[in-house]
Amino acid sequence: MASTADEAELDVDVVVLGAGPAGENVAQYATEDTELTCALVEGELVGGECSYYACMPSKALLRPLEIAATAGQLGGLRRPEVDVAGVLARRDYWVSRYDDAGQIAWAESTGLQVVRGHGRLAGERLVVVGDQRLRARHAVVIGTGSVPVIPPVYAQVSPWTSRDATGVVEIPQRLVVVGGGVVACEAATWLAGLGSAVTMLVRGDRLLPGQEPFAGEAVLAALTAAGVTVHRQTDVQACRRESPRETGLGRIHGGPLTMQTSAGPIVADEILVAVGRRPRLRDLGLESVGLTPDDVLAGRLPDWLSAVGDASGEPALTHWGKYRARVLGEQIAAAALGRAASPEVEAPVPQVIFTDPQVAAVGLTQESARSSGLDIAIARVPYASAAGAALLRDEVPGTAQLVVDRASGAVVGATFVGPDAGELVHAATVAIVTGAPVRLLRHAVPSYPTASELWLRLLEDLPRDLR
Ligand SMILES: Cc1cc2nc3c(=O)[nH]c(=O)nc-3n(C[C@H](O)[C@H](O)[C@H](O)COP(=O)(O)OP(=O)(O)OC[C@H]3O[C@@H](n4cnc5c(N)ncnc54)[C@H](O)[C@@H]3O)c2cc1C
Ligand SMILES: NC(=O)c1ccc[n+]([C@@H]2O[C@H](COP(=O)([O-])OP(=O)(O)OC[C@H]3O[C@@H](n4cnc5c(N)ncnc54)[C@H](O)[C@@H]3O)[C@@H](O)[C@H]2O)c1
Repeated sequence: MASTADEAELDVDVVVLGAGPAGENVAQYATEDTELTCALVEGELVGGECSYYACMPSKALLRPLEIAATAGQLGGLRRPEVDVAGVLARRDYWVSRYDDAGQIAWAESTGLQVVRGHGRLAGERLVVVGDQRLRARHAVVIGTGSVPVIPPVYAQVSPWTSRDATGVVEIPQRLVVVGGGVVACEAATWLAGLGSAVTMLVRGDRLLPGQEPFAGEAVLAALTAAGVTVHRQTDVQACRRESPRETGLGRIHGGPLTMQTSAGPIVADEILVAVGRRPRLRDLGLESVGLTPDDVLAGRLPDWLSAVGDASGEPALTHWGKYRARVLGEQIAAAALGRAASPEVEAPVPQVIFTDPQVAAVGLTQESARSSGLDIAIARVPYASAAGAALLRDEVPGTAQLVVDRASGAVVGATFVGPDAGELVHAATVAIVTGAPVRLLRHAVPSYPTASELWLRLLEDLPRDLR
C-alpha cells in the first residue's frame, strides 16, 4: 500500500525528482509488476506543468474555439457565439481547479510514495527534501521539467508567461505576444478567439521555424485572417510598464506597457513572452556530486543518475518525455533485478501544433533529410485533394507532404497542415517506425470518404519507380 511519505529517513529503490508526465511514467515503469519501491518528489502539483499549466489547459481552451470556427465554415450552420466565461470554466474543469488529488490517488494506486517539497541531491544516491533524507538503493532520476526563458529586456515588467496565458482570467484588451514558436502561435490563437486584439512580434521571418515553411505560412495566413497583427523580423529594444506587480495567475500584471520596437512604438495592456524554455536544472544540488547542468544535458552522468523529459534537453513534448520515461523505467527495473532490458529503437518524434489549421509532423523535414545526406523524393498535395478532407469544412486550407528515402523506399518524414491534421500523423509515425516501403503502403486502404485518403493522393504524387 502506497503512502504520502513523511518519514525523516526513507530508503527506497528509486527516487524521482519531479512528478510531471515524465517523472510519473519513469516511476511507474521502474516499479510495476516488481517489489521495487519508488519515492516521487514534487515541489508543486503532481501531474506537472503539462496537466495544470501547459498541454491540458491550452487544448481545453482551443477546442471550443476550433469547433466555433468550423461551425462558421459549414453551410447550414451559423458561427456560434463564444461564451468566454464558459470556455474558461471548461479550462478550470480540465485542470481540476489546480488540485492534484486525482493524480495523488493514481500514484497511490500504483504503489508510489509521494513526497511533497523541493528535492535536491546531497550526495551519491541521496536526495533531501526539507528535513527528509531519501536514499535510493538503485537510481535517482531528474524529471524536473523546464522553465520559460525571459530575456533581460522584459525582466522588469512582470510579463505573462505561458502559465498566465493558459490560466487566463482577465482577457487583455491589447495583447503583445513575443515569439513565433509553438507557444506563441497557439496562445495567439486562443487569446484572439477569446477577444484580445493580438500583436505578435516575431524575430525571424517566419512562424514555427522548426516546421516545413508551408506550415508557418498557413498559420500566418490564418492568424492574420483572425485579426492578429504579425510583425516579422522585429526586435524589441525597450519595454516599460506602469507599476508592474504580481496580481496572480492569468490576471493583468500592472498598468499599460510601452515598447520601442523595430516596427515602431507599441502600447499594450499585457505582454506574453514565449521565446522558448530551458531545462530546470538549477538549485538541484548537482554540485554535491561534482556535476553541472551541462553534464546533465550532455549525458555525462554516473550510472545511478539519469534525466528524462524536458529536464534532459530532449524534445520538450509530453508524449516524447513519457516515451523516454517508459524506456528508462524499464531499464532501471532491469538493472535492479538483473534482467535484460529491451533493445532501444531509433524512434521519430511526432508533434501536433493545435493552431487552426493544425500542424502535425513527424520525422524529418525536407531540409533536415537533405542535410543528413539522404537522397529523397517529395510528395506534396493540397489538403483538400481528398474528398474526406475537403468535406471537413467548406473552405479547407493546407497541405500534406511525405518525405521518402529513395534508397529504402520508406517514409522518413511527414507533415499535415489542415483541419484535424493531428489525427493523420500517427499513421505516418507507424510507417516510419516499421520502415515499410511506400510500395507496400499502397495496400493499406483508407476508408472513403475520410481525410486518410490523403495517403492515396500522396502515394500517387510520388515518382512511379518508388510506388
Ligand atoms: C503552453 C504549453 C503548451 C504545451 N502543449 C503541449 C502539447 O499540446 N503537447 C505536448 O506534447 N507538449 C506540450 N507542451 C510541452 C509539455 O508541457 C512538456 O514537454 C511536459 O510538461 C514535460 O514534462 P516533464 O515531466 O518533463 O516536466 P513538467 O511537466 O514540467 O514537470 C516537472 C515537475 O517537476 C517539478 N519539480 C521541478 N523541480 C523540482 C524539484 N527540485 N523538486 C521537486 N519537484 C520539482 C515541477 O514542479 C513539475 O511539477 C506544452 C508546453 C507549454 C508551455
Ligand atoms: N502542441 C505542442 O506540441 C506544444 C505546445 C506548446 C509548447 N510546446 C513545446 O514547448 C516548448 C517551448 O515552446 P516555445 O514556443 O516557448 O519555444 P519554441 O522554441 O518553439 O519557440 C521560441 C521562438 O521564440 C523565438 N525567440 C527566441 N528568442 C527570442 C527573443 N529574444 N526575442 C524574440 N523571439 C525569440 C525563436 O526564434 C522561436 O521562434 C517547445 O519545445 C514546444 O515544442 C509544444
